[in-house]
Amino acid sequence: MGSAASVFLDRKVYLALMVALPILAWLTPPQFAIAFTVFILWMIVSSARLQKAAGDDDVPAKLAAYRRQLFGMMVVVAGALGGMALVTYTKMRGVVRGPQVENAELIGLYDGYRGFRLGYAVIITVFSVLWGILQTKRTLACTDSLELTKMQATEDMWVGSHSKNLMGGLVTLWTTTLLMLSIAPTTLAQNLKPLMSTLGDLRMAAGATRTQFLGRKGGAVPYSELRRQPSFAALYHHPQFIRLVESVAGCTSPLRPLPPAHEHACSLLVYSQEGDSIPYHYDRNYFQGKTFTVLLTLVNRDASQLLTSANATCIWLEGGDWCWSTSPNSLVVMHGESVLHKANPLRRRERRVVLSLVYTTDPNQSPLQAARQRVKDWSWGF
Ligand SMILES: O=C(O)CCC(=O)C(=O)O
Ligand SMILES: [Fe+2]
Repeated sequence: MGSAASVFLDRKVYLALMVALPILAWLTPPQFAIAFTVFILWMIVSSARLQKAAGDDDVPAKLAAYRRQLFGMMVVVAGALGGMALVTYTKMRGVVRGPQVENAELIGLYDGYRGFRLGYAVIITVFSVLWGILQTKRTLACTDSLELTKMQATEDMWVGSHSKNLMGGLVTLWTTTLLMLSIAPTTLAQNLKPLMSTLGDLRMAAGATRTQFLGRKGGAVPYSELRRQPSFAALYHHPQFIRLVESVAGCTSPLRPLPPAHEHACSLLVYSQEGDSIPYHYDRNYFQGKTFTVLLTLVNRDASQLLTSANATCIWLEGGDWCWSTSPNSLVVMHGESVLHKANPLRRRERRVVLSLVYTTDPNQSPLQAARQRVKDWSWGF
């Protein structure tokens, strides 16, 4: 085992990689970190087995150990990729339209990570499959030559080939990760990061007024209370944010925030107890202009803290539910009076906090609209 290449059979290398994992976990969505962890843990276990076989003089036993590891690696990589693809697919279900397509006026969804996740899964799969085919061919050729010349076979030969194989795999994983991170689209979180980071203090969500009315169950913090923390109103009025909403909504006239007297203008929706949800409904328009509901999800986690809650935003379209899991920082822009929509029931130990913003092209109200709005405020406990 004197070969320099055999460093890749050394458990210390994998332990060092384990140290790198928290950084990876911070850089990437959790499912990638899980896939990498499984991959590296498996490498640690299997390289220990391989080291044991390497000390053995029995060449066929070594070859068998080597083949097992090669096969196992393929299974682990395929499993990890399959798992990632499954999570990505589950999150993607129903996300088929963007601002450019037919329902642009009705609903737009901006989630910077969405394209990134899919692109990552596709690129890494293509790279890994191509690399897997190439390396498997090479290593099988090496194995054949070992079988033909059993006695001349040196450990360095197959350890070297195997190490190249593993090293190629790790380099492929890391370079594609870095490549994808460097070309990841500018996300909402990045664009508005300074503002978003000031929204971190969600302590006031704990004081949300809880109500149960016409099937709606959950908590809310009205604008009059939310204004005590200026960052929420700052985001609500931020020109760059409003431009983003206009572009997602496909709105030709400028959108305007509502005057501060409107409690629903900028409020927090707090889904914190099992069953918290809003059944199918249309948002009523209380203004003269065209009005949009904007949902910026701030917190969304399931019981494991790894994935999003069951409290997805769904719309009724073409005879079925179309749901968005709304990961943190995702933005739903909706023409709520023409889109039938709901929020699915929250499960136990889950939590979702949404900043709900209302923009309109004309905030004037008729007396009837003003009266109806007072009834809505009352039903929400505002
Ligand atoms: O929280 C959601 O996803 C939906 C909220 C909603 O529809 C509303 O507040 O009117
Ligand atoms: Fe709604």
